[in-house]
Amino acid sequence: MTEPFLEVRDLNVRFRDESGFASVPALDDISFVVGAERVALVGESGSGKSTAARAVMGLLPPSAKVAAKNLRFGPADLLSLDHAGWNALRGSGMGFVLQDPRFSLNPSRRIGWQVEEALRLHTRLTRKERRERALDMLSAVGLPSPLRIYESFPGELSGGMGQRVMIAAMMINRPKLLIADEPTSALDRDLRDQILDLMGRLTAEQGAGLLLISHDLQQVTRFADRVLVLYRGKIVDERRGHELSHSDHPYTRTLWAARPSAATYGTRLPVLRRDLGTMP
Ligand SMILES: Nc1ncnc2c1ncn2[C@@H]1O[C@H](COP(=O)(O)OP(=O)(O)OP(=O)(O)O)[C@@H](O)[C@H]1O
Repeated sequence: MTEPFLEVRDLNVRFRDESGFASVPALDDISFVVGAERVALVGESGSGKSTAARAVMGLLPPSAKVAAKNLRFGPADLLSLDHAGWNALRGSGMGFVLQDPRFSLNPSRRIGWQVEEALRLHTRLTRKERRERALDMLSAVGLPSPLRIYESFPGELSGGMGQRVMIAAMMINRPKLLIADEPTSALDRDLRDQILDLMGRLTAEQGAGLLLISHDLQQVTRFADRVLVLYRGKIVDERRGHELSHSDHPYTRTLWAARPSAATYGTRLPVLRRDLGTMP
C-alpha cells in the first residue's frame, strides 16, 4: 500500500443524552488507515459504521465526544481543525457521497452550479474553465447529454443520475479520499454495481482512496481491497475483500451467514444475537 492518506488510531466516540455520556462507546478505540485503495467498513446496524465515517468527516453532532491518539488526514490533525480548516479539507482533500442524493443536492440550484462548487471555492479557475471541467466530469460519470444535465435541477433527475451528479461534484477537485456512506442503498439493485464501479474507477484514475460504508457484504466482497468488520464499536476482523466469505472469525461468519437473500436484498443487516461466546 502507498503512504496512507487517512490515519485513525484509537478513535473513541461517546454520545451524550440528558443523563450524561453513554456508558458504552459508539466507537471503542478503533484504528485503521486508508491509502490509495478501497477499504470497506461493514457490520450490523448500530455497530458504528456511520459514526466512524462522520468522525473522519468532522460531521458528528455536538453531543458526540471524540477522542483519539491520532486522527490525521495527510498533514492535518483532524482533532484540532477549525471551521475554516474543515471547509478547506472538505472542498479539496476529502469528498463524501451519502446514501440519498436528494438530501445532498440543493433542490433550488442548477446541477452545473453544484458540480462546480468545489472549483468555485477552492481554485482560481475562470467561469469558462469551471464549466468545461464540470461538463467533462458529468460526461466522465456516464451521464447522457452533459449539457442538458448541467442546466437541470435535481428534481428532474432519477436517484441513479443524482448519485452520479454527487460523484461528479465530489471528484471534480481531485480529492485524496472519497468517503461513501451506503452510497447505493437507495438505488435499484441493477444500478448499485454500476455506481460503485464508477466510484472505484474514478478514485483509481485519480490515485485517491475510497472508504466505503456498506451493509451489503456481497457487494463488498467483490469490490473492496480490504474489509474491516465492526461489532459494537470495535473492529473485530480485517480481511481482504475476496476472503470475507471464508473468514474464520466467528462474528464475520455469523454476519456472512445472515446476509440478505435475494428476497431481502437491500435491507439492513439484522442485529445479531449477543451470545457469540468467543467474541473478543
Ligand atoms: N446522534 C446520536 N446520538 C446518540 N447515539 C447515537 C447517535 N448516532 C449514533 N448513535 C449510536 O451510536 C451507535 C453506532 O451507530 P451508527 O449509526 O454509527 O451505526 P451504523 O453501524 O452506522 O448503523 P446503521 O447500519 O443502522 O446505519 C449506535 O448505538 C447508535 O445508537
